[in-house]
Amino acid sequence: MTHNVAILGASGYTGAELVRIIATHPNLRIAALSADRKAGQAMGAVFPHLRHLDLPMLTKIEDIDFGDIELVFCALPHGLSQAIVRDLPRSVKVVDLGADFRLRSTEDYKRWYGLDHAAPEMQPEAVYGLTEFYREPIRQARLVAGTGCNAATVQFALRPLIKAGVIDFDDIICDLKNGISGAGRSLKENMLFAERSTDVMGYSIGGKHRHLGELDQEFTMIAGRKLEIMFTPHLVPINRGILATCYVKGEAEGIHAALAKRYADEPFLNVLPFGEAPSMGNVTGSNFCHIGVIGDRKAGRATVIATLDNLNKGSSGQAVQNANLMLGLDETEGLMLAPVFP
Ligand SMILES: NC(=O)C1=CN([C@@H]2O[C@H](COP(=O)(O)OP(=O)(O)OC[C@H]3O[C@@H](n4cnc5c(N)ncnc54)[C@H](OP(=O)(O)O)[C@@H]3O)[C@@H](O)[C@H]2O)C=CC1
Ligand SMILES: CC(=O)N[C@@H](CCC(=O)OP(=O)(O)O)C(=O)O
Repeated sequence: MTHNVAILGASGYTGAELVRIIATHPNLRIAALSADRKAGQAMGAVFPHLRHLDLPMLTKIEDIDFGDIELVFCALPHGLSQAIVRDLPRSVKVVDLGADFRLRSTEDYKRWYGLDHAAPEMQPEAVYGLTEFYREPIRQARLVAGTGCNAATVQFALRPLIKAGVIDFDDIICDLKNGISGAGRSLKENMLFAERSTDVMGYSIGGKHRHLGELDQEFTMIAGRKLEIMFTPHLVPINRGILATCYVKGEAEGIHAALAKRYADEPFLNVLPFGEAPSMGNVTGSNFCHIGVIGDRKAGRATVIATLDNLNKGSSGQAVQNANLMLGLDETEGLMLAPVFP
């Protein structure tokens, strides 16, 4: 059976990645694509790597007829999708890739994003889109909130360890590297090649990154008490990819066993043999996440490393995985393509 989908924000990085994935999906058909500045252009003109595809023109959102659309992927900037999602027909299912519905409380949203929420009544309805941990609610959901890409990577490394209680909750330090495409395609002066191509810098240091809102929300829920990790992201000169290095206190082999057990049946989450370190380059362009555990020279300490592609498993791949569940399809449909290498 074919399901008609629309992609709002198709002229951005995650929108283009959605099109790339859906192009070979056996059950999804792209019925509409929206853009803002690029409205009126052909997708293949904006993204020549997609020019072989027969796709609808990019139009303004207000020109889309949602009558025959079953599911909308919303790949719009923060703060924009809440009012748009609120006004869509209730018959349309929504996967939002942005941050507007990730936090369950209006106060938390205001604290981390500095905005009053335009659709607070919809916040409780939204299901957090970390597929491997919210699979059953996602199947039933009308609205799924895609996770932050950094937040997904950190959670894949740590959630089973917090749940199993095999690490010290008060001593978790996470250092993360991520690529430039995480900042989106709109021109930003500090993202220019001359400034980024040979530089590395940390940002939102000191517990200020907005993904801590969702990490606090999720980890506190699992731990059953307030849990606030230390977290610093760094921008590195690569196109795509996230690698989170988490320093934890606990017995390293037990930590590896807890992750291996939890992810044994997960098609996209691969726990490497004990002592092996994952590499970002081994997941590029795919919906896979690799996780490694390495013991420390000092007993009782371990390093847990998780890596994924921010534009795929960190956003658009996750979005298609969730859409598959919402539409009653096989979760892996359209997503089993191997990573690009080298
Ligand atoms: N990049 C990433 O790695 C990740 C991104 N996300 C989230 O996904 C969402 C999209 O991100 P990304 O693809 O990187 O963003 P981009 O900046 O690359 O793309 C944004 C898209 O939104 C459109 N748009 C911008 N302003 C408006 C407006 N006022 N009205 C209608 N459409 C508008 C743009 O159209 P046009 O270009 O034509 O103006 C473009 O299609 C964001 O919420 C982001 O936080 C989530 C996880 C990872
Ligand atoms: C390089 C860069 O700026 N990365 C972004 C995260 C990517 C992302 O898109 O996450 P959201 O959906 O929450 O925006 C950051 O760390 O803020």
